[in-house]
Amino acid sequence: MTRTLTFTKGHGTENDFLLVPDPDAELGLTPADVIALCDRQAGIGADGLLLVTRSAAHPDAADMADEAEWFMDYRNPDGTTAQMCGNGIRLFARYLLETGRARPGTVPIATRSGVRQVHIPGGDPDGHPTVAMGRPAFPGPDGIKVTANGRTWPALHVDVGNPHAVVQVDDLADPGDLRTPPTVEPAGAYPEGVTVDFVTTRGPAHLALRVHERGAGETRSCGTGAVAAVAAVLHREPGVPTGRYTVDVAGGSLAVDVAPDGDMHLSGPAVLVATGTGYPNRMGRREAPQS
Ligand SMILES: N[C@@H](CCC[C@H](N)C(=O)O)C(=O)O
Repeated sequence: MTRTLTFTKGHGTENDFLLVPDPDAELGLTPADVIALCDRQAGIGADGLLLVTRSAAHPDAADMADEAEWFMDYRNPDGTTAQMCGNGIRLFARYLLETGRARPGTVPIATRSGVRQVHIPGGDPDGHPTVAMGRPAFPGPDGIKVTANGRTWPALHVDVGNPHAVVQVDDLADPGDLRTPPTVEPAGAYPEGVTVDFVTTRGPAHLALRVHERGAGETRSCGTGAVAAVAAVLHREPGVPTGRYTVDVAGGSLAVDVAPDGDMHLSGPAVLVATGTGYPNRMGRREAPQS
C-alpha cells in the first residue's frame, strides 16, 4: 500500500524544513521515515522536519496543552528529536497563520524546551516572525575545546533550549570543510550531542556565523545558534551594549534583540515555498550502481 502524507516546504534564511500536519499524533513517522523524507537526493530534502501536532495529543507536550494548542515536534534529518529550533519555530508560526490555525499576533507554541511565544505579523507574507528566546544559560563545564580540520579552539557551552558550543574564530574559513564534523572535548560535556557555532565579529553588534548542527551537519543558518553566538559575546564581555545584534549567516541575516535584563528575541524571514503530497515509502531508496 502506498502511504501518503501532506507536506509544506519552507525556510528561514535558507535553513529549510518540511512541515507535516499530524494534529492527532497518529502518523507514526519512524526515524527511518524522517531520514528518507529529509534526504536531498532520494527524498524531498530538508534540514529538519516539523510535525504540526496538537499538544494535547502528544505525550511530550500534553502538560503544555492549557498554554499552547500546537506542539512543534521537531525531528533532525538523522531521525533524532531536538528541543528547540529558532528558525523552525518562526516558520511553524507562519504555517499556523497561513493555514488558519492561528491569528496574527502572539502565538504560544509548545516545544520540547517549554512553551515559546512567537509574534507573527498579519497581512504580510514576508513579515518577520519573532520568537521570545528567554535568557540563555551557561551550564559549563570550563575547558571545552572544539577541533575542526586539525585546528583547536576554546568553546563556551550555551544552552538556549538546545545545546551549543560557541567558538570565536578570526575568519569563518578557519574551520575548513565542515563535511568533516568538528569534535568536541571533553566527550562527556554534551551527552546528547551538540551544535557547534563558529562566530566572527564584523563590527559593533554585528556577527557572522557558520554552524555545524547536531543531527544535520553544516546548514546555511541556525536561529538558536545566532542567539547562542550573541549570548557568548555578552558573557565574554560583560558591559557591552544590549539592543539589536545582526547575525549574518550563509542564507541571509537574523536579528537578535537583547533586553537590559538579558532576555533575547530572534527575528528573521520565514517563507513557505510549496505544498505537496509525499510518498514516504518510496523515498530514501538507493539502487546499487550497475556494473
Ligand atoms: N536549525 C535550528 C536548530 C535545529 C535543532 C538542532 N539541529 C539540534 O539538534 O539542536 C535553529 O534554527 O535553531
